[in-house]
Amino acid sequence: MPDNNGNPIAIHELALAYGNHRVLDGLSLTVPASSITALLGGNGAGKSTTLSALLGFVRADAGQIAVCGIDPGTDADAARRRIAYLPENVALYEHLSAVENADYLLALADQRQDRGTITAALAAAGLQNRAWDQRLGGFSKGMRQKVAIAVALLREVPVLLLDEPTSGLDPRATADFNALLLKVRDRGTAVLMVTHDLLSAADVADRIAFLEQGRIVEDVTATGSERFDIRALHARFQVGVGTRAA
Ligand SMILES: Nc1ncnc2c1ncn2[C@@H]1O[C@H](COP(=O)(O)OP(=O)(O)OP(=O)(O)O)[C@@H](O)[C@H]1O
Repeated sequence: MPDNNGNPIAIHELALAYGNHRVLDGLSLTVPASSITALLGGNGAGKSTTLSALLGFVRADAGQIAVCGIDPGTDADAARRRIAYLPENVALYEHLSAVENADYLLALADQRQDRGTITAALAAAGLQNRAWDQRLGGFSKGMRQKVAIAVALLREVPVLLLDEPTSGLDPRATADFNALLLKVRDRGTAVLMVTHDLLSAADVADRIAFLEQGRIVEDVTATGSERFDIRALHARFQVGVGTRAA
């Protein structure tokens, strides 16, 4: 079993290639419980691939990767049971209502809850009562994110993976989403968020890691009440984007 030092997400010297294209090359990253790490990097830097490796969709060529001590490369099902994953375009069922979506997705995860618990989670996620029994067909992206995060809340898993969660959300919906994310973190969840949204990352993350040429090249932590220096981060991010290999 990989050594994770108690960290729900532990990646050490990971290498991964698609054919001859080396995407991850010595990637090391840990995400402790009750914390949010934002993973930034240029297009093609390997951010989504990192999430795919944690979910066991792709296997590493070298290095170690662990979700709550489980190697997703050898036991993807066990790793996935500990993960809630929000892809960039949340896959929900258009013809089902918000409550029905939650009910169905929880049943698939073998974690059924009663209606009262589901509606309480939808309310906690900020979805208005009148939307609970409406079909998703007419929902905005922000409303869909709320349904998805409610399901993540209900699953009570130790790890939450997010791929570009705020892309396409307006500032108000982004602020709501970030507030919700802090609630999830404060319940003890380890959150890894892939994003291009530096402002949102700086608002919500405890740590911002920059991925470049397949490895973390810089890792900035917010200390105490000190938040991040957006200008410095922005300058750093521009340099990273300008020098990427992919
Ligand atoms: N299934 C695959 N087969 C082959 N190459 C792939 C596959 N998935 C991703 N890649 C390539 O691996 C590299 C990293 O892709 P990845 O999606 O992880 O980057 P990313 O950092 O998430 O980028 P973006 O910010 O554009 O979403 C890219 O060059 C991409 O084309």
